[in-house]
Amino acid sequence: MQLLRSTDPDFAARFARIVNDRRESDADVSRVVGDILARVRIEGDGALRDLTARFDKHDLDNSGWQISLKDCKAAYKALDKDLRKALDLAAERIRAYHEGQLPVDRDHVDEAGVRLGAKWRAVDAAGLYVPGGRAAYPSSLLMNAIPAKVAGVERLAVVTPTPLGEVNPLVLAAAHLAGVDEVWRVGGAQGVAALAYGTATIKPVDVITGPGNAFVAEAKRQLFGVVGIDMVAGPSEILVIADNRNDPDWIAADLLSQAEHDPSAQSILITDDAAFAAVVEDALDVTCADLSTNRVARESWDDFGVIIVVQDLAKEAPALANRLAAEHVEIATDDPEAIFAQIRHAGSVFLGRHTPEAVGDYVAGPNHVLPTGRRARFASGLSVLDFMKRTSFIQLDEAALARIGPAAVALAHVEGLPAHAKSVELRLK
Ligand SMILES: NC(=O)c1ccc[n+]([C@@H]2O[C@H](COP(=O)([O-])OP(=O)(O)OC[C@H]3O[C@@H](n4cnc5c(N)ncnc54)[C@H](O)[C@@H]3O)[C@@H](O)[C@H]2O)c1
Ligand SMILES: N[C@H](CO)Cc1c[nH]c[nH+]1
Ligand SMILES: [Zn+2]
Repeated sequence: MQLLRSTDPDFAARFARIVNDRRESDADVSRVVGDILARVRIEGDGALRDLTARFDKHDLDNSGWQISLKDCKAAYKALDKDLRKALDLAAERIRAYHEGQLPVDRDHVDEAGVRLGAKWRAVDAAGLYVPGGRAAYPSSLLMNAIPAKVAGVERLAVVTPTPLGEVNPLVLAAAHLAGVDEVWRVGGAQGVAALAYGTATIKPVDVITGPGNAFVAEAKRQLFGVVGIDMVAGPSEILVIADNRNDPDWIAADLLSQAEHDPSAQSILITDDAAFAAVVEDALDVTCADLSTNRVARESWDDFGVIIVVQDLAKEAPALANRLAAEHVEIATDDPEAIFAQIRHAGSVFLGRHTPEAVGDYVAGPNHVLPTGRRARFASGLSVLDFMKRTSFIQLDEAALARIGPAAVALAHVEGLPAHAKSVELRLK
């Protein structure tokens, strides 16, 4: 963990190093992923069989390539009552929030008499990546599949790794609840490649969405263009902005909640009290030791954890947060709005002392698939729009063409494109 004070003479340089440390664009990860994508494109199912045996330690021909919808339904029915209620609540709240994102078509006639508009249509097939290497992610299944359903996508194909061939019943139950069409037991970069290129067994899709580790995120990044993607959602990040009126145990737990996802996750605390920072650090050590995820969380905190002590939270924290453009930003102060108003770049913001980020991971409603690696500067969380595209349309009658056609003719001539000019001119006569 690194401790920085904004008054230190070398603060600007050290903070810049943290900002510029693009952990997900690691050259080794990029090369490994490039090789995996090439293998799947050339060898298809053979590469999936081989890479699944290597990384997930099971033989797809024995364990089965696909999980049946019947098994998904059975898993949902067999759920413990309270767990089923929790999953149902999460699904309802996610659906309600995403229904509000459905776009409206445009169709109007302007003052020149030209009919203009745009129609939104869903993609035909979506590939949903549900992580499963270190933990199982039924919540990510819901976060991917529900917006796709709301958008009206016809075919929803899930890929998810099943380490040692073991499936997580809650992931299957979530697949049933969300109404996905296919669940494939392949993960990692090879799972993403299978969805993009297609193989003899897995049909290709039009858009791939979902979160994953550095290999999954890099695979999506490299395949953008072959397929559409939502954005690059890699190892989790949290930035907590907290004054000293917080319970240090709460803040320590918040920092650990994202550290426990992945050794390359990143948790950062900005506070205006050095003594409070020290107490949080101690609390984090104590809490971390008791977690079943201790090893991963410890590694993440030791390697990527940061505490920044500033003089004035409201004045300094927003600028630092905007440079970090973190996936999650928690503002644990009495007046979070004062800081929130100045936050320009963040995947999702959690306001006040009673809004732990983890509530957004599961049940709040907005999507938890969010841009990482400072990509919140230009990208947003997964939404219904990621499963849709817009087709514009234009309609003119003779009078409307007479109004605006001559300008098109003039522009076509100066571009040196006479056939363009002619196709308009002929109609003007
Ligand atoms: N940004 C978001 O919105 C968001 C949301 C949820 C989870 N996450 C992140 O998703 C990730 C889940 O990671 P996970 O590992 O548990 O599951 P995962 O499914 O993302 O990755 C597991 C797969 O990674 C591949 N892999 C592992 N080591 C490899 C190597 N050395 N070379 C090539 N491939 C390798 C394997 O194929 C394995 O099956 C975490 O980083 C978590 O923080 C992000
Ligand atoms: N925090 C993750 C996004 O970075 C999402 C998640 C799913 N389950 C638990 N957490
Ligand atoms: Zn989480």
